[in-house]
Amino acid sequence: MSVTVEQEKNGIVWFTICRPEKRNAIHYEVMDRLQETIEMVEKSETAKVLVITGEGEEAFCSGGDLSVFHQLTTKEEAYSMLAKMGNILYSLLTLSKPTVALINGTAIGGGCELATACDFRYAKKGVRIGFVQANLAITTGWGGATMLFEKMPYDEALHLLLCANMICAEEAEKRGWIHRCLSSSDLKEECRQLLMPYLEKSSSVLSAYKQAATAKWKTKEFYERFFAEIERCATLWEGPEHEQAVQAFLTKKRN
Ligand SMILES: CC[C@H](C(=O)O)C(=O)SCCNC(=O)CCNC(=O)[C@H](O)C(C)(C)COP(=O)(O)OP(=O)(O)OC[C@H]1O[C@@H](n2cnc3c(N)ncnc32)[C@H](O)[C@@H]1OP(=O)(O)O
Repeated sequence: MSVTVEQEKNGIVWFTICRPEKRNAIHYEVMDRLQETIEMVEKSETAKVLVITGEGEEAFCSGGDLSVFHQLTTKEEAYSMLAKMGNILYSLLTLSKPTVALINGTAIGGGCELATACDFRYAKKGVRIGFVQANLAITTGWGGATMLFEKMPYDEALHLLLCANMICAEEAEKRGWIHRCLSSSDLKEECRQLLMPYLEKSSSVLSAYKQAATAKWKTKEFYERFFAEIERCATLWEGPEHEQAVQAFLTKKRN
């Protein structure tokens, strides 16, 4: 089982990626379950807030599953996968219920894009995050850059993408990507307490405010910008530098 989905009576839906042996990397099954969960939360009258997290203490999410996606070699093959997850993150971005990324461990690559699609990012103190795609000779490929430029100051967003380095949660908080650094040993409970003021409100009010917040992203212009990023990533994907970078990662793990 690669994910668990649990709804509490208080209205929180917990979506947990359960692939700790792969640092919670995302493959097609995780994508499909995430899409199903987003659709369920959207339609539900009892679901109030969607929280996405990872199993274990090592990683929130390590992005795309390189052991699977390295087999995609042409621009067309890459675009098909990137656009599939891009559509899922677009639906997460525009979901009419509040969303939270509970960053329980390392968030890297597409894992940072997944978290960026959420309204709020709460991170365990000391965890490391990195939009490392440039080190793989690609850009973000799931809409992450387009969303980052919407949610952070221009210069801070560009800095994170161009540096492509790993930073700690506290620095990410200073830069405005992380909203709260959590210190409790029980992250879920600390997250639950932070959400209480939202959970006390009716679903219809939560939905009405999220519709106001996301209206600017439900435009043809934004959607085209979002997928132009994905197209650019797919073009870079088939370049030799990307193939070499992925092989280096996979080979390193075998040695
Ligand atoms: C698809 C495009 C998408 C996008 O940007 O749009 C992307 O996300 S591209 C992928 C970007 N992600 C990465 O480059 C992360 C690669 N992983 C790492 O840098 C490290 O594994 C890290 C920092 C997440 C954790 O390091 P740590 O030392 O704690 O663990 P290991 O490296 O030993 O890894 C343990 C185990 O997990 C496997 N693993 C980790 N990440 C991935 C991944 N993204 N895809 C597939 N497998 C992954 C790693 O191979 C090890 O497996 P093992 O069988 O034990 O060798």
